[in-house]
Amino acid sequence: MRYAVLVTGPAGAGKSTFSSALMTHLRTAKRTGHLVNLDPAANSSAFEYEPAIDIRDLISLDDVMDELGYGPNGGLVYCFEYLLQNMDWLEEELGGYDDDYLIFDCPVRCTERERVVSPGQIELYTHHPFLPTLVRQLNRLGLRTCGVYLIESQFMEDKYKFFSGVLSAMSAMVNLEIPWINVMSKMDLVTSNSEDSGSGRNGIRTRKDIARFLDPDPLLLVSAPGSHEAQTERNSRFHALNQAIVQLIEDHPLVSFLPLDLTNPDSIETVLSHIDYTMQYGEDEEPKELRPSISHGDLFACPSSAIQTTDLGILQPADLDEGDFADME
Ligand SMILES: Nc1nc2c(ncn2[C@@H]2O[C@H](COP(=O)(O)OP(=O)(O)OP(=O)(O)O)[C@@H](O)[C@H]2O)c(=O)[nH]1
Ligand SMILES: [Mg+2]
Repeated sequence: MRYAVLVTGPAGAGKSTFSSALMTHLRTAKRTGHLVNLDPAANSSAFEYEPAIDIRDLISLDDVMDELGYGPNGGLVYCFEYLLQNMDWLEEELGGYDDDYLIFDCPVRCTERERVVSPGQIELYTHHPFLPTLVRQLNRLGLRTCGVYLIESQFMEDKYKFFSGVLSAMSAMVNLEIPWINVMSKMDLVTSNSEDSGSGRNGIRTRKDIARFLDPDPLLLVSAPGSHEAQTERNSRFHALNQAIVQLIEDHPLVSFLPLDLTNPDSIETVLSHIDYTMQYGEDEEPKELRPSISHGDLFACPSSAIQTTDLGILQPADLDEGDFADME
């Protein structure tokens, strides 16, 4: 079984940094991971690990812009459509990897100029059929897929920006319909801020404040009654819009974030274990050797008929046959 982790999120959210950190972590844990670059305009120096599969070997954005006269946005869409028409290329590239994690670093924009002009073509995840089609193709090739959507902790500085991030995460989740994990990246910036001054830069002072963002509390959007913000006529429609968003998030609480602090190794481990769990990593593996004894945790996984008590009252596995586990499927 092969596993594909699609790393997505707005421009500059830390997707490439997270992908590299995940690669390092997998290697440290003696597991195999490979980087897949889906950015046809990527700068080679952007990668700490050489991509094992690279869309630039198939098509480059510069060539498309030069030869077909597209701008950066149209050119990026053209490159993706070209990839979808050439899935045999991807199939061949994927051929050599078994039991491995393939980490797809997905782009949102193409050039530095583009980054200045717009905060990122997040529509590629939320509206465009590119990623859903890619996911279907990966599934056809026998890969299990999981989406990881990053937004950066600086989004918490501005509640409106934050909720636009929540809505785009929600939209991408609904668009893709695959197991999904949302991550709040760059948490090292928040903790250092809140710890040294006692009143964080973002108005975030306590863990409880952070918790309201990690498990988004839509009431953060509601202005206090009587406040200047709530009173001005100009803002009344804005409030109505906010109320509608509050209602939407309350009715569909789909999004919550795992905090990611890359300065703490436990943090990436936690995110990886969520990814493993979401994709049921290793569930289909054949046991490599028989274990001499059964552990405490295994007792909970055994059907009760498989357990018997000794005279000393100690639980031991009974003689097991395959039928004992049939009802566990
Ligand atoms: N403090 C801090 N900075 C980070 C972290 N992750 C990424 N950055 C910085 O944020 C910037 C963007 O990181 P990238 O990993 O390139 O973000 P990206 O989402 O791949 O960006 P694009 O591919 O351009 O959309 C870089 O300057 C990183 O050094 C983090 O965990 N903590
Ligand atoms: Mg990147």
